[in-house]
Amino acid sequence: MNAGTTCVLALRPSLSPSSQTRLLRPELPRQPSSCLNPWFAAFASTSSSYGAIMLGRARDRAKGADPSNSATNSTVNSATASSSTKSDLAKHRFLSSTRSPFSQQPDITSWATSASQPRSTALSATHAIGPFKPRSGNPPPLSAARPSSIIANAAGMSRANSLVSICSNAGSFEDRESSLAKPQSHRAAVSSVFVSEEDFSDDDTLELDYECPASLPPLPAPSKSKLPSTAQPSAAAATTDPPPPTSQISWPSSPRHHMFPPQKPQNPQKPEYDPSNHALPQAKKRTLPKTWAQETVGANQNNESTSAFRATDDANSSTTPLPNKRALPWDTTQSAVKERRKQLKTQSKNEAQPPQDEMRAITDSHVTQKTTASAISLSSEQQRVIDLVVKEGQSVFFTGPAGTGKSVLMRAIISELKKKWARDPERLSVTASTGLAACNIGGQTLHSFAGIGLGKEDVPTLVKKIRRNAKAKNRWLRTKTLVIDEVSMVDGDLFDKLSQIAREIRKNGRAFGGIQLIITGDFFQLPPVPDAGKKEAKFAFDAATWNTSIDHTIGLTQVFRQKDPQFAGMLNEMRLGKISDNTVQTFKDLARPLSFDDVRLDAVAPRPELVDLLAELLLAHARPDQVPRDLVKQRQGLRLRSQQRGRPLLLLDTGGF
Ligand SMILES: Nc1ncnc2c1ncn2[C@@H]1O[C@H](COP(=O)(O)OP(=O)(O)OP(=O)(O)O)[C@@H](O)[C@H]1O
Repeated sequence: MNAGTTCVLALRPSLSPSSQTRLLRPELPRQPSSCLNPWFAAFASTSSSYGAIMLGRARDRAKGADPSNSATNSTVNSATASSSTKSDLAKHRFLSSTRSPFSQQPDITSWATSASQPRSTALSATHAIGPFKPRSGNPPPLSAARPSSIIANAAGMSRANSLVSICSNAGSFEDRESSLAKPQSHRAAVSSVFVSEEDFSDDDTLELDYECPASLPPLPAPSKSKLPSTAQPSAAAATTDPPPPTSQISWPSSPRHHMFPPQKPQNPQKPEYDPSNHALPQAKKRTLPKTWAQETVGANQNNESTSAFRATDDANSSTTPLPNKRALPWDTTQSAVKERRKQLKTQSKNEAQPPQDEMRAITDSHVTQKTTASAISLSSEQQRVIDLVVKEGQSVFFTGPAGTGKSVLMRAIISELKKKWARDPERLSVTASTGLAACNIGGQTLHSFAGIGLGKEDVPTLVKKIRRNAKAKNRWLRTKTLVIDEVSMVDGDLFDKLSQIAREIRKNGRAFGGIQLIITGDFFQLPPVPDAGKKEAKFAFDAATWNTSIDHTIGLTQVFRQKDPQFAGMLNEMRLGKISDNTVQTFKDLARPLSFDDVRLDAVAPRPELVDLLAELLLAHARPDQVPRDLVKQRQGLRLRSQQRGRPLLLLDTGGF
């Protein structure tokens, strides 16, 4: 941009942007000098030398304060200064390293004093606005600084004041030397920017001599990581000086904030949050297996969505691979034979072992049938036990003689507790000392529940063993109520171990780690099996933690199995080992002579081989007339095994007692 264009724009601050753009265009037609603003003409005719002087002042301000300003001011006050004085002044004005074009152009005075010439007037008018700007150091009085013609032109003052700030900009004259150093270029510049107000009367019919591009060139895609925040453009515009309004903007112009370099975030490690940069990744589309997709789509979706779904499915190709081709019967390759063997093995395994759920259902039905078939109404003492266990959550041990309904009561308790923990069945664990007793109530052995194997190790070892077993550990952690049936066969030491294990696994110092215990059994019945080398076993009630583990001990007294109370009493005395004389006499009165003709011997043995052994023994030691005829028949097919000889056999005389 040259100085001439700057001057023109400064004189017409109210021009529309389109007009300003046109002012910058050197090919615009120039108007006659008669159209010149009279304010310009009056000022130019009066102080033609002001242009050179104030141009130098403006440059001086751009270069910095100059002590020769005082001399300059004095020169300005003399509007009719001689040319020699102006030459000296010019020398003073451009003492800096930058050579003034006027110092090299002695005829600047004559050039400037041709005020009648419209071109120079325009330039002089531009320079003449310099005196209206008060100097920062020593503002001269307006009356002394201005020529009378300027003072008289009051209408132009306000306009000039607004222009001072623009012309006083140090950068406004930076390129003056390059443009004015050559007189020809200077004249061309002046002529190119000489316009009058009437130049813009035809703005509406103006035809621009450029062609609007069909499409804008694509803007460079801004890097996402360097995108400023939404508030940045405005902040940048407020803090950074925008380019001079008279700067020529290339077409097509970019947005304003594109003229500034992109501002980097404060902390490059933590860029400002931009939602556009943190958009969630597109969710991966889930697809069903092909067979599922076909069924689902065929049933529920229309044809259009079906094709789309299948297309997606095929594209993703995340289907399950098809099974291997089935081996044909005549395929005798090694792999085919191996495959057939595998299939047969799997088939036979499935047939031999019923599913776990099926087994559980059979057991449960067995237990339910036992409970419901008899249509038993619990006695008051039995109901009391149920209330303590189910409603109050107490740890209970209930016992009683044979036939008092311990097993019946236990099944009723389990049924109620299953209802209580219906939403979390793992809270209830049903166990028994033996497998047979456990099957009777639909549970598992106590050892199996605890995950301790035989449970012969010490407690720390058993705890480690349990912690390695996730299922066993989970059982200990999840169980809230533990049922133990047939407790008479539980070893006392084992009971203490279990209590300590529960405290450590559950990290609860209470007995059994706070687990509610429901224990039943009759200690007058089968005792625990003693360890090898020990003569006697330790009962559970002898355990150190027994009393602290049990809140209530209840003895059932009502016998339901025997209807004869005398016979029930006799059995109870035998249970306690304190048989009265009357009981002994009553048993003796039942004695009668036995007739072998009425005797039918049965062998109770777990294996048929033992029945054969029984028959062999009978044939060997019994009288021939006492040997059953059936055994004689069986003897012919006996295949006795030597290893089974001498084993104890139990002979029952079903015809007696
Ligand atoms: N409340 C009851 N009302 C009627 N009959 C009952 C009741 N409780 C138990 N019985 C019956 O008493 C019999 C014996 O019951 P159960 O087997 O439960 O006694 P038990 O104490 O477990 O005997 P054992 O100690 O010998 O195992 C069963 O035939 C059962 O039906």
